[in-house]
Amino acid sequence: MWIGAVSLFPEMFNAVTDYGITGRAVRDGLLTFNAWNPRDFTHDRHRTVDDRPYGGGPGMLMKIQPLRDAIHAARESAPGKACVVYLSPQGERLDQAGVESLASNESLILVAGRYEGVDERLIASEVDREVSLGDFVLSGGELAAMSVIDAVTRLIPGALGHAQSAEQDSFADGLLDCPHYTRPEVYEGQAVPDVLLGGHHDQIRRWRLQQSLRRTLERRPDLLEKRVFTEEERQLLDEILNEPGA
Ligand SMILES: CN(C)c1cccc(CNc2ccc(C(N)=O)cn2)c1
Repeated sequence: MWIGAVSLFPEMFNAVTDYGITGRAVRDGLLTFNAWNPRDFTHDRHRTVDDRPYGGGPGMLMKIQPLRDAIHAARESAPGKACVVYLSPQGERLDQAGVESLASNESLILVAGRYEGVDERLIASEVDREVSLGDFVLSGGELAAMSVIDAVTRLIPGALGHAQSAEQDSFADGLLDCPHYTRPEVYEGQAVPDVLLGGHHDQIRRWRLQQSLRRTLERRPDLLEKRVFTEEERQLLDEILNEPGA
């Protein structure tokens, strides 16, 4: 997969290109990443990338021309037709399904805004999808863009060790993850659930599935509303709902 970023702070992206699963994906050639800095596309002596908003108001906006030229340079470098994504609090809320749809593109160009955002005409003329990670404001779109890079990279075949990708599927099927335990067997008087020590793989699978259902029901019932349950899941849910005090 090819990902480009347009950002005033391109070095920030070293956090994903140089570390962990995303760093390995770059080293293994599964992910190609490049960054373009709008400041390199300015033509004035002061390399101006921002300007005051028409109509007044606090803060500055990113100017159209440096951003546009940086995006076009990224487009020329991208294989195939790139999907241009602008990270902003005004975007469509991103969830795992949205990550999967972003990951289906051959090339992505992630535009990280700074200041109070960008001129609306840049969005209208250059941006394919405006995306928000959640209802909160960051000082720039870079951390949101890096989160997108991490989430889509995990979906590239081979990016996760084989074992992890199997586990990841279970989580990505719309339920919250079950509790996990590792040594010591007893910690401050709290023991690891017996079923996990028994080595009965199907009992462990069922226990984990029921724990995921229970946790999702308790913390995020909204995720269950639109979910189609397997017969087994319905049985496990019924057990939970018929528990004393449920
Ligand atoms: C209006 N405004 C402050 C603004 C407008 C555009 C970009 C930015 C850059 N900051 C971001 C970006 C994304 C997110 C998110 N929730 O995905 C949060 N913050 C800020």
